[in-house]
Amino acid sequence: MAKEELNKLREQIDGIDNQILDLLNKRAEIVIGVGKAKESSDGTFYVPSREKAIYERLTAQNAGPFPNDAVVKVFREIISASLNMELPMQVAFLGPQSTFTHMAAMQQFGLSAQLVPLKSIPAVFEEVERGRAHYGVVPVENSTEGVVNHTLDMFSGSDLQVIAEIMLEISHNLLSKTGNIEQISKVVSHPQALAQCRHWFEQNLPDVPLVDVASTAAAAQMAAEDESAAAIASEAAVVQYGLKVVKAKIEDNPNNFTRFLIIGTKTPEKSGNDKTSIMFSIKDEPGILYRMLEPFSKRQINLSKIESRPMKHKAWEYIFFLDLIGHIDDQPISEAVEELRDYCHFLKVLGSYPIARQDKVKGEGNNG
Ligand SMILES: O=C(O)C(=O)C[C@]1(C(=O)O)C=C[C@@H](O)C=C1
Repeated sequence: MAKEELNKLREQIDGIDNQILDLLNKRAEIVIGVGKAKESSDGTFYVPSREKAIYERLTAQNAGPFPNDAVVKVFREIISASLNMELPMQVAFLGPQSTFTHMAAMQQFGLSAQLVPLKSIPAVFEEVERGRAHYGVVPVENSTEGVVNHTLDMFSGSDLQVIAEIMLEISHNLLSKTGNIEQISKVVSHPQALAQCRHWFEQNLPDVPLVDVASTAAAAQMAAEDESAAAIASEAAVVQYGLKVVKAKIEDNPNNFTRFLIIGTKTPEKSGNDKTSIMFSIKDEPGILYRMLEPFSKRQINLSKIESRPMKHKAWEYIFFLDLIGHIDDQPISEAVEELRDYCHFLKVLGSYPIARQDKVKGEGNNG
């Protein structure tokens, strides 16, 4: 291509960039107005349902060739910066840095939010309860390995609400200092990540011991310090810890999703496509398991998950966790929940929140 022609095209790009910048500033002025309006109303600045509606509208009307996943990424950062102008956001997450929960938090809140890594799930809950962080991000379940018990257990003693969910498709990487599979004498990772790749190790490294460590990031750190150790960790860990990829995509199930919850203090308003999470313990009566689902089936309410956990202080009694499609402000949902309450020792609504988009992110395991 002739140099002149290239210069002309670049001039056109400059012109468009100037227009984009003008529009961003016009948008920012409106956002400042929105921020002021919110200050004088209920003070809820972060609105996940509005953000989701923006992504859905733009990706549906995008005629290309700019790719739809890039539309989401660009607007993620525009919205993140906008929200930060309204109120600088502190978001606690189950750390350390470069773990999968970190990626989920970045994906949801963008790069303008202040993301604070904490050592445990209870610490994330506490940070939000004490008002030191506006929101918290914790893993709750993986499509291969099931629920993260620590997170479900925390809701028993906490008044925090689920205000949004994040669903991410996860791909695991085997990483080491040398990148040489022959030099590996042990593999370290978070137990969930190891479990999600068990079959791959049976087939490819059957004699190498698999060792549990606290997080995939801790595993990457160990691999960086010991050439004979390999870690299952995120792509972000390659750069952060100076590692090489021995093998990418080693997860047994290519449809490997992890679901995260965003916890906060107020239930968001209806988005029109919501999920409600409740927890309860039922009275010990004949036929109760059957009857507890009746309030939902007779109103044709779709249940997307049911989980049970042993009660900590009572042997053989259980707490149930139920996810239903709909918002607690929808009359059939609130009626069904009230009817169920009659069969329960206790029942708590954990929150109603927009159903997540399913995003693909190359990452790691369940603890984040
Ligand atoms: O619409 C709002 O409520 C806004 O505050 C604006 C905006 C945006 O930038 O579009 C920013 C933050 C909210 O979480 C949602 C949307």
